[in-house]
Amino acid sequence: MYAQMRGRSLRDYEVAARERLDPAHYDYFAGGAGDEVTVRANEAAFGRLGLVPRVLRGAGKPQTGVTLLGSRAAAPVLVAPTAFHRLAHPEGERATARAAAATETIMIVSMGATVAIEDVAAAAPGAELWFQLYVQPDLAFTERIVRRAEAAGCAALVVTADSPVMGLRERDLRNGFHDLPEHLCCENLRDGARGDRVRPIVMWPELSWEHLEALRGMTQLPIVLKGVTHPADARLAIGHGISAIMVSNHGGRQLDGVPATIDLLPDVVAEVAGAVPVLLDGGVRRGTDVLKALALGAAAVAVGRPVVWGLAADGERGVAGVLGLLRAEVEHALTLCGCASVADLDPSMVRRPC
Ligand SMILES: Cc1cc2nc3c(=O)[nH]c(=O)nc-3n(C[C@H](O)[C@H](O)[C@H](O)COP(=O)(O)O)c2cc1C
Ligand SMILES: O=C(O)C(=O)c1ccccc1
Repeated sequence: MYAQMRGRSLRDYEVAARERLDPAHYDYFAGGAGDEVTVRANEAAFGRLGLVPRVLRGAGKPQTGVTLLGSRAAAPVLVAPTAFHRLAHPEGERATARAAAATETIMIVSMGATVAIEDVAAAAPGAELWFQLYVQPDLAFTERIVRRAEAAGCAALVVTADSPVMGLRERDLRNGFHDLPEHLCCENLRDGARGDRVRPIVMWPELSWEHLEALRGMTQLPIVLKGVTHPADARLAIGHGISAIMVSNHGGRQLDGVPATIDLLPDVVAEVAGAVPVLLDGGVRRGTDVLKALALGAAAVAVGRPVVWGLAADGERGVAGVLGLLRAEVEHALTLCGCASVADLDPSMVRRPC
């Protein structure tokens, strides 16, 4: 039905996805914790910021590309790690990774992927993959997963810090959605050869900086810490050898009431003071949102739900549509702001209120 789907904006993909998805699965992807105050805040806060363009700078057609931890990307927009892609489309993470490769986008593959990291990498030669990790209390098991991600060619580990327990998602409780259907599972949690048992993902409230040190000793890969919101934690992360910080409130799915990430960003950027790149996710839906985050000091942003909507709407083509649209919007907005590249953005070009 949507074989020829080409959305004009990311919103079109959400509408198409909602028509296609089982309502309980739509709710799982769209929803958040508690009253979903934070889910709404992430998007709304971008709307309250104005962009103040510069003129007559003769900038020409802008370059949108960036390099992050040694990985090249055509645009400063990454695929955020989201679980369960085969709930959205039968090809699942394979389709997402092919679209990421086709659009030269870094994809952060979720530990909760429904395709094993080896199979994601094999399906999308040339894709720049990073691997998201929930550090498991069984550190030997954690190390085995790290080895698999390394062997599959992942260029960085993204450790999620905002999930000492799972957020309370009332839509899922109402819908009785708490597990994948029988034919799907989190393939990265298979311990050992195919056919072995699949462990549940453990959210671990005892996780501390000490375990991050242990992880640091396990691998040479750069480690990105995802889910930092407090500037003091950004400082601690740098002290613990973290290579990049991702300001994230998990798309409002963990602690409800956390402020919008774009409002938290400036204090984190000030504390980090250029020591490591700062990334951001949450509520990015337009190229102009990307410019606002970069002007306020982010090196790049990531998108979660929009990728899932593209996948549900039209598989690989839908994800490529979403990522291509965002890149085109970034390029257009940079031109309108008189910027030759993202390096020309600075905080003087963002004002509140809009
Ligand atoms: C359906 C869904 C699943 C997610 N799964 C994960 C996950 O497995 N690991 C993780 O670190 N974050 C996960 N997240 C959070 C995203 O990485 C990201 O922080 C968030 O989606 C960004 O907000 P956005 O959806 O508004 O772009 C998930 C988010 C969604 C919507
Ligand atoms: O849904 C999520 O937000 C999430 O992070 C997750 C990750 C793995 C399994 C289930 C949920």
